[in-house]
Parts: sequence; structure tokens; C-alpha cells
Amino acid sequence: MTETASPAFLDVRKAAKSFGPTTVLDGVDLAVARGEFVSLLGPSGCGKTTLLRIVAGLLSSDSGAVVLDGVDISSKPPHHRDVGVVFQSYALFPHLTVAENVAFGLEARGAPKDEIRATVARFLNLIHMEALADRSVRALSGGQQQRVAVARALAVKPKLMLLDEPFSALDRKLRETMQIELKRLLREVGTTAIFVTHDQDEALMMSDRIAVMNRGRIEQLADPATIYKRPATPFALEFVGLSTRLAGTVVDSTTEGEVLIDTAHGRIRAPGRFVAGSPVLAAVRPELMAFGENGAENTIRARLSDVVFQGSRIHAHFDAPETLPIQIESVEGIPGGAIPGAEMALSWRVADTLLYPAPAP
Ligand SMILES: Nc1ncnc2c1ncn2[C@@H]1O[C@H](COP(=O)(O)OP(=O)(O)OP(=O)(O)O)[C@@H](O)[C@H]1O
Repeated sequence: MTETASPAFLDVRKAAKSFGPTTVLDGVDLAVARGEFVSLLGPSGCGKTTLLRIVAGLLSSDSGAVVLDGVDISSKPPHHRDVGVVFQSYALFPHLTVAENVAFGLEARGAPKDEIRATVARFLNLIHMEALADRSVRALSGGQQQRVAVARALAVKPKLMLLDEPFSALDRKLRETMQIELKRLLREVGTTAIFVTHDQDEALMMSDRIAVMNRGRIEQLADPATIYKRPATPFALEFVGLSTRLAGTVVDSTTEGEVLIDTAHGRIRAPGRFVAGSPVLAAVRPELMAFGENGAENTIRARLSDVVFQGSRIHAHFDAPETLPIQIESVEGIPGGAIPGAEMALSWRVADTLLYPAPAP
């Protein structure tokens, strides 16, 4: 299920790639608005890099077209696409200084000296590296090198920036700093960007919209809050964030657009329309569940198996006979000091219940 950004600045139509009998991209459509930051999020091997390489012109699509700012660039070579690329490996010119690396693309285009000087100064300022302008890039840390790589790609004012896991080689703290800096930098320069990651936190924090990819398809394309609160498919639900999941069978439906579902943990209600007898998957985010019955609309009983202290909150896991996870997050802790093995009531609102057709086994 995809939504279309309008008007499309980048319009990828039916991108497809097979290697021998293996389909890696299965006719993917992706429309990106001008100035937008879109992440491709999915597990290893789902086709993120393949899609990015097709947009960059580093790989040809078996079908379809790539249209950028109204121009079909499908048959143009990478250096004629007006697209900047930053990969995980920094790929800077090791024999050049920081400033020379940032200037490289402009010099190759024969830009006037004054313009080069001003642009390099602006970008070194934007990445806070004015003081290191004359240093060899060999003498930089990983984070500094990746800043230079981003500045070098942006200095030629590409219409589109493609970033493939640019921070995955960096440690967590530096990574978080770089994420904030990149977002600020792209906003200041006003560049449209596609960002590949398999890290859901990175995608949730940085993106205007996220394309959740699975097996060569986009399963959902939406803003981060919608991806988290209303995952379109069981895969998107499972891949982004944690959830309590309950397998069940619809036993009845109400005129208010709700269904009654029998699960191994009791009967619950959920918004949705399914005929009686349909196998379904019901889910709820753990922070939307509470201990006890609390007069809430849905209540199940389950046996506490594990409690994980996470500083500002606790995360409790429950035994689930059908092996789907039951988990709750609470800032208040476990009531009454319940210990593993104790049976507890858990409750939540019907409106917070997500409902899907049962995925194929
Ligand atoms: N040149 C190739 N020949 C054969 N198979 C390939 C080729 N390039 C990619 N693949 C396969 O296509 C699939 C998708 O690869 P791709 O690099 O797009 O995945 P990805 O989602 O970016 O994963 P990762 O996060 O691991 O980089 C993988 O199974 C990969 O092995």
C-alpha cells in the first residue's frame, strides 16, 4: 500500500530487477516531493540498495522509468543525472585535503574560482570543519570523513541526494550526532534526499516519509507517525517497533464497524470488517497497554515471564501459548511487585487495536 507524494519531483515508475531467476525488485513505484527526505527501510536483502542504484544510474532497471524534475533520466549515465551519492565507505580522494575534496566536483565542472572558494567556505562552515580545511582527509576520523563526503556531494548542488547507510560504520553516539547534522544540512541546502537504512530508529527520527520494503516491494509509504501507529501490513508492524500480537478468529461483527475475536487469551474487540470465521492477527503497541482491568475495553490474562528495566520505563514480557509476543511498557513498574509466573490482567482500548488478515504461515 503506497501513498503518492504530489507533485512528484522524483518519480520512479515500475523499477524492476531480477538476477537470473531471483526477483530482487518487483515493479516498485516511488514518488518523492521536492525537498522531501524519504528513507528506504527494510531487512537485509529486501532490495533497498538495488532501488537506490537504479535511481543513481549505477544499475539499469529491467523495466519502467526514472523521472527527475520532469526529465526522464532512465538512460542517462550516473554523472549526467544531477544526483549526488554517499555510501557507507567514505570514498574521498585520499591525496587531497578537506577543502580540495569539497571543491572537486565544482572544479571538474570548470566553475569560476570565486564561486568555488565561496561554496567550499559555505560547506566547511555548514559541517563545522573550517579549521580543518587544509588537513589531508587521511588524517580525519570516520565521522569527519563522512561529513566531508556529504559536503562534497552537496557542493555541486545536485537535484537529488542518495545516501546508502552512510553512518553504519560509526559508533552509536557519533551516529546520532551525524543524523541530526545531516538533517539540518539537507534542510538548509533544501535538497531532496533518499536514505537507505535497516535501522528503524534512524528512519523514524530522520524521515519525512518512510518506505517500508520487504522482498522487493514497498509495503507502506507514509510519515513516521503513521508507520508506527498504523502499520499497513503485519510485516510493517513487526519490522518497526514492538507489539503485542494475538492470533485469533473472528466470531461476530457489530454495526459500529468492530469485530469480536476469540484468542488464546480471551475474547477481544477490534475496529475492522471481517466475516465470522476469518483468521486474523490483532496487535497493540506495548506502551498503549496497562496492567489490570481498569475498565478498559479489551482485557486479556497472561503469565508474566520477564521484566526488563529500561531506566525511564519497564518492559514486561508474558508467556504466550501461540508463541506470539505479549509485552507491555510501563513507566510505573509492575503493580504489587508481581514476580515471573504470576498471572496478570492486561488491558487496552479497542480503538488502539490493530487488525490484519492472519499472515500466511
Ligand atoms: N549483482 C547481483 N547479482 C546477483 N544478486 C544480487 C546482485 N546484487 C544484489 N543481489 C541480490 O539482491 C538482493 C537485494 O540486494 P540489495 O543490496 O538491494 O539489498 P539491501 O536491501 O540493500 O540489503 P543490505 O541492507 O544487506 O544492503 C540480495 O539478495 C542480493 O544478494
